[in-house]
Amino acid sequence: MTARFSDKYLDLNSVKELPDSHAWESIDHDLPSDGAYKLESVPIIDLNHKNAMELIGSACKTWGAFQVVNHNISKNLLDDIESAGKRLFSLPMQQKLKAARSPDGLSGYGVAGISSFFPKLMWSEGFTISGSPLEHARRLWPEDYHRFCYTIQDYESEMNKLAERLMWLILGSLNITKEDINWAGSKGDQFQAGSSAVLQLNCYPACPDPDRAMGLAAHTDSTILTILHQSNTSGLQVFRQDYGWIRVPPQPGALVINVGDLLHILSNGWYPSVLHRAVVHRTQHRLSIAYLYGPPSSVKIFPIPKLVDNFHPPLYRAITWNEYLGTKAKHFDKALRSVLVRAPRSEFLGAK
Ligand SMILES: O=C(O)CCC(=O)C(=O)O
Ligand SMILES: [Fe+2]
Repeated sequence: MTARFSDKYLDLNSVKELPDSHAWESIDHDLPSDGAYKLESVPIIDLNHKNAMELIGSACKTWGAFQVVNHNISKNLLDDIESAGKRLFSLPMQQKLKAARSPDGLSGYGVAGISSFFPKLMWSEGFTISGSPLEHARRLWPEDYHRFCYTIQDYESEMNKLAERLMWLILGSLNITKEDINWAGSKGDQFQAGSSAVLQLNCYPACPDPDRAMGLAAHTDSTILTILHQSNTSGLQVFRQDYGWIRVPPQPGALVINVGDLLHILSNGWYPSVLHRAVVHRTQHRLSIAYLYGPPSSVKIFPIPKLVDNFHPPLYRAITWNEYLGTKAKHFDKALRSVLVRAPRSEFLGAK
């Protein structure tokens, strides 16, 4: 379904009543009772903790997500990227549209990429950066585009280091080392040179009717892992089987890490990608910055051989990041299933 241009680019900050184009039916807003909520949200893991690797492994298996502190990303840089996002989204709509995402493009300003799978629009606006932001930044701030570009560059470079460190901690918790992955190479820098990433800035304006609006609908990320910085307003929720939707409250200075679909494939299903969504607020706006980390574009991702044996045959076929993005764009929440070559573990073990 294609949304009308005027609905798609509605200035959400000036709307006093939720328009029909953005009014969702029957959103499950029930959270587990307070007791259960207090008992559990995703763990907050100190990267300096001596058992950080084990704690991360257990979080990936149980939640597919966790928060990290002592991650070495400076508060200044987190403040800078948040200000850059605010500066961008507070531009007049006419200005933002100068950097609109083209119909077949990935980069630029627009509604959430997954919007086409839903009958209603989401209460959010996004800006996607894949490759250099220079061209778009020039259109947004003809006189002063360098500042934005420098911040993005610094942020992406620091995020790349953290993402790589986290990936090896996560894989390390499955006993996987650099020798076990040919595209990572024992030189280490081979992967660094080719690894790719996309930066997604999300803005969720305050909403006149938050119970009937959806900030970002439930999805899993098509990444190896995602590093999410959220401003100090809650909104992110993760889905836990047997519990339902659980809030991931902002914790000053902490970053949220999501297991993405490609890590799900690499780990042969041991670490499931996390289903998550963002809800909106009546009086507060919210900003999030997602660093979407993936492998070099030519690399085929498949279950790591060390995690495959007679009892654990490979569950997924080999696929590059680009191919997977294409599959996701076509099948959305059925994408991972469409790469499946065997029934998931529990069913498989139960089968004769
Ligand atoms: O805003 C959030 O908390 C979630 C953002 C997100 O899931 C995404 O950009 O993929
Ligand atoms: Fe996401």
